[in-house]
Amino acid sequence: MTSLFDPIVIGDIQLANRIVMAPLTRNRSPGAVPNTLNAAYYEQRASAGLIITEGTPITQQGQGYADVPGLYTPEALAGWKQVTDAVHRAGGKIVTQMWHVGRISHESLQPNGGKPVAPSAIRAQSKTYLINADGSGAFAETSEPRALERDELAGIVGDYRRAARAAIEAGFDGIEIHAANGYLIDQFLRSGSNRRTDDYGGSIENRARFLFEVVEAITKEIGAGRTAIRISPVTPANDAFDPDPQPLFTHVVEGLARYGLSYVHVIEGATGGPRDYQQGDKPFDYAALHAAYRAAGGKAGWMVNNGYDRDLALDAVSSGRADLVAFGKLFIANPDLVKRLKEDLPLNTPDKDTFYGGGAKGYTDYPALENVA
Ligand SMILES: C=C(C(=O)O)c1ccccc1
Repeated sequence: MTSLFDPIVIGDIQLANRIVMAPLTRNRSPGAVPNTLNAAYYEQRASAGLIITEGTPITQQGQGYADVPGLYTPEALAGWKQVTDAVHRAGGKIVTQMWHVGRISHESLQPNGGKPVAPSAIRAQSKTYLINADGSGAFAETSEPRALERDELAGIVGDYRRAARAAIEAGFDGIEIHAANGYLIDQFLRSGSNRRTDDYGGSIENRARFLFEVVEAITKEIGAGRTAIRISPVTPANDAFDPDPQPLFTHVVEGLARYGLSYVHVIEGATGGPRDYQQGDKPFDYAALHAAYRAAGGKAGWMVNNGYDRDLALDAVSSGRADLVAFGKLFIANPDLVKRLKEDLPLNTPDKDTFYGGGAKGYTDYPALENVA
């Protein structure tokens, strides 16, 4: 029987185990440049089968939060090389989560102080994170977006392609397309944020068009075996909403099955919230989604996330419901989470007050067991 601790090959990437560090925004990269503290943080967690970095904007237009690292300047790419070298020296594997926030941004972060972009000019009831003049961080209301012109979309697809190539050149083992949590690609998918009347809006096929253009461009650029994607069928994060997610995301995974992707990453329930959260009039059927992907010929690793503990994770893999399990908060507080799960040892408790912004406190100072007297 397959175990959470068994090795696995996902596309072109070989992993020592099936325990994944989920993407975690930490707002500790001033100037959008990864630094030595970031390298130490990821190196500490290199025993994960796979590290997925925090969301990493593909351009300044795709940046929605202060002090998150980018993938679009030479300085940032040099900073990421420090990180990937450190993780590889420690024997780990690491992919970067490629992010365009769409409307979940603030004019002060946008090129020339312009409006954030979105499928439609519908403001999200959500917040983003800014750094004040005195250096303190605070969440602020997102700005009113403008609707993207149809002829702008090819340019953004090109931004994803270029960023994917840059990520591989910076030493990443692959990339994860951020198509979840109410950001740009998810804004196109969900009818609550996509009221377009052109061929990128209306039907499920039209609303998924942008997602598949991004997948097509990236897989052609770096290969499908190094390409992955994250989706969140029912999350309300960032004001995401669709009244009928099952057919929408069945269409998405059946389309993804055409590509030999590395993995498909599914957030079950509300991101960071209840696993049984639902949108629409019936509970979402994650087993049916997985089955639809396999029935369509999909062979990628099936990664699940949100609120998993040791027992739930062991069962998910041993039952075949999932191939990999991604842990977020537990990896924040336990750099040696793999050892602790394997030996069923006590876990450090995450400190919510230091999740976002700041320095080493609550970031690189959580003790690993061998460091505990
Ligand atoms: C990248 C994020 C996501 O995917 O929700 C994020 C951003 C800000 C705070 C928490 C999470």
